[in-house]
Amino acid sequence: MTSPLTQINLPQSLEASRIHVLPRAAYYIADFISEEEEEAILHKVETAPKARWRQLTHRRLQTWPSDLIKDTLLDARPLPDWLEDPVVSRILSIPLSDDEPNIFAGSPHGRPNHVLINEYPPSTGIMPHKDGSAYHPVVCTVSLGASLCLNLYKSKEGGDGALDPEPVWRILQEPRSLLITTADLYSEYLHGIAPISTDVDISAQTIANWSLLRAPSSYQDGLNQRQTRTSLTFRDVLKVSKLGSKLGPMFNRP
Ligand SMILES: O=C(O)CCC(=O)C(=O)O
Ligand SMILES: [Fe+2]
Repeated sequence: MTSPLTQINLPQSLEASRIHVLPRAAYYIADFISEEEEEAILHKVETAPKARWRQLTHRRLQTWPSDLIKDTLLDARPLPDWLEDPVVSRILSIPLSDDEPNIFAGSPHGRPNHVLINEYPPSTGIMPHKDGSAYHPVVCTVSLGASLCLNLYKSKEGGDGALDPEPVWRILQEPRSLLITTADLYSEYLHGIAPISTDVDISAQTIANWSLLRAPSSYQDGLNQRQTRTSLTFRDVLKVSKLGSKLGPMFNRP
């Protein structure tokens, strides 16, 4: 997977891909991986051992290298090659700005050590939530297969935990794109995906990353008909179990 048939032109720095209408900070790169790489990763996801999948009511997911227990990554093995390359290596190759290192330079392990893979058939989503304190506050999401809108919400003032039901912003995630959210956007806002079959009212006025999209002309009718979309979220889990690497093969998942 190291030499894509399609040439990928990454931005000189993440700053060039920043979503300016959002609070600090989010970055969107529409063409982060090639179609061949997308296909190869989807094949790996689909052919993973059955025991890798966890089935929720509407959605299923895989965790690599393992689940977290009490906010701790139990399996200290590195990510498999097909998750490291091209995605992690490419993320680490982009400086934050002309004179700053990459987005994981300040994280405990200097790179993502955990990947969550979520599969969303049409009409499925994920409830608004925050990702919490188990992770360094940088989330890198690669989208595969199809587009959908990620909604961002602000918790209501007053601390009663209630949520304003209307999203404050929407980010359209195209297949093969990379979205990075960090800092205030990670800690102060919630994110979710509506369980709908069509994203509506899509336009330059309503989509935060409109100017960074690969194909804004695909949404001239304002609609995005959902198809199955798979996402890979790369994060650095702060705590990694020292035991995990010593427990042996019985403990390790396939
Ligand atoms: O699939 C996505 O883009 C979001 C997934 C997510 O929010 C999560 O796994 O915490
Ligand atoms: Fe999340």
